[in-house]
Amino acid sequence: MLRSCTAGLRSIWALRGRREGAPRLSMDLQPARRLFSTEKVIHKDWALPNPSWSKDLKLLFDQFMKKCEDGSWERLPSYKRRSTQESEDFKTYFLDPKLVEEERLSQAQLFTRGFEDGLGFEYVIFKNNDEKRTVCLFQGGPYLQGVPGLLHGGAMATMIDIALGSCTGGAVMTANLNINFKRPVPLCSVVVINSQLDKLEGRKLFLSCNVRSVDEKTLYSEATGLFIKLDPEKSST
Ligand SMILES: CCCCCCCCCCCCCCCC(=O)SCCNC(=O)CCNC(=O)[C@H](O)C(C)(C)COP(=O)(O)OP(=O)(O)OC[C@H]1O[C@@H](n2cnc3c(N)ncnc32)[C@H](O)[C@@H]1OP(=O)(O)O
Repeated sequence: MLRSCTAGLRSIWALRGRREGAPRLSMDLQPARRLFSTEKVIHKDWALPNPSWSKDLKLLFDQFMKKCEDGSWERLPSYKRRSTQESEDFKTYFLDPKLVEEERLSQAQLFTRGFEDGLGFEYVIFKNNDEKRTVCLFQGGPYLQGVPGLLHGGAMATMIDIALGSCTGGAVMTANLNINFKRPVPLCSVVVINSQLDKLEGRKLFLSCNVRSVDEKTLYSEATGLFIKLDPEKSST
């Protein structure tokens, strides 16, 4: 397993620079102002295939894109940064202006999208609005290792949180997340996270998901989550 992952890592590094428009690591370390002037980086949709995607991931992606054709499913785009307006709206809920350095905040980005292609979180989420469920296709790269050769449980928890959150829509926060890790996930493998909204009670959204192998034979994890719709009248800080 380790050998195949090392090979994967080598090929990922070999692919660096070959992908048109792929941001270089050094670019991510540039001052925020320069990043924000780089339109391509802000508006780039990361939930699309890149050369690091395995055959399994590409195959599943194509299958779900087909399901999108009749409008029953949609692919959710994914950006590193929220729009200025969204960030401003969200700040009003949480951020005490005295505690925030604007310069720092302008560098903020979704941490799952902060890795170079293939090294961290490669994922795409498809949503079925009528059925109130999502399917997240996730390939965890070599920088997400926990126990040697295996995906870190925290990385899995992150993806579960995002997958469950994608079933909610709107401004919500995770209040509770319960995960049963049943089998370890091999690093660099692809898993499928099926999430659904089970119950809506006032501002409380109860969700659940399972994480399975591509062939559906292995159940890696099961989880439930409670998300709370934010109340604009309340500040959480
Ligand atoms: C507009 C812009 C949009 C932008 C859109 C961006 C989206 C970008 C997506 C990226 C995807 C990243 C996804 C990352 C998701 C996180 O990582 S979130 C970060 C981790 N979570 C947190 O830090 C949350 C910290 N907790 C809190 O801030 C507050 O507790 C909450 C969750 C906002 C709730 O506070 P509140 O609004 O004051 O609600 P509160 O009155 O306490 O509770 C409401 C109800 O929920 C119940 N409840 C609350 N907590 C719990 C709990 N833990 N267990 C059981 N019941 C609970 C209460 O008992 C109450 O029940 P009822 O009495 O109504 O029956």
